[in-house]
Amino acid sequence: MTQDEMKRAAAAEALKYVEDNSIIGVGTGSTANHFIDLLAESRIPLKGTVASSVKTAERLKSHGIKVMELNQTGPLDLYVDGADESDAQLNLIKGGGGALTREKIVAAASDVFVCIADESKLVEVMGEFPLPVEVIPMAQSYVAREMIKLGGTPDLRHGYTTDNGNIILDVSGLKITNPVELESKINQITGVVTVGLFAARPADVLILGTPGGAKVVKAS
Ligand SMILES: O=C[C@H](O)[C@H](O)[C@H](O)COP(=O)(O)O
Repeated sequence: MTQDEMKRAAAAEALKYVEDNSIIGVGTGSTANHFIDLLAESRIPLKGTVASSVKTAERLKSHGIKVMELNQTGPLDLYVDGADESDAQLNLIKGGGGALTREKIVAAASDVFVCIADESKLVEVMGEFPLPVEVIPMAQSYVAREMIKLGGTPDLRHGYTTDNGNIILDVSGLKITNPVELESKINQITGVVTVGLFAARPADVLILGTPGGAKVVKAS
């Protein structure tokens, strides 16, 4: 099975969590794209969806799936999204596709967060994948210096602007042994909009695509 087929297998398994006539949040990225396509094929009746990015909203609409504003919906029943890394407690690094801020908002507003990924995303200690941090543009240098103090090496994502008009610093070299503490520390740096660590609100379920099919992982 290719990595892409494993992503699709995880996305297919996530359909089991979608209830008829619910409102669900939909994430961003190649794995979430498989979920969107399979959701459309499934013809599960929905009240609507909330998208975590402009790209996701466009893909949902291209399938004729209703997209709503989060301010119109109240709490969401379910959020389905991919990740760049997960540890065994289902803390995540997200934001490789730049959608971390809206993803974190939609995840926070959802009752259940199902994360879908291929098996390579499950790691012992997070940090091999550079941690994305969305930053207000004028704070770029200040936040970069603060990241160095935390032991990281920040790199500007060149030529990239988020859906919210901000920049992204990708911070490498961090060994994330205490994700809750690090998320809180980075959140407190002035100029940081969002850090792509999802530890205060980790996933509830992780579905991993493996060569043998989809495997459901609960936090250990
Ligand atoms: O901003 C993007 C998201 O956090 C994605 O969920 C993450 O980058 C994983 O993407 P993919 O499913 O393409 O591996």
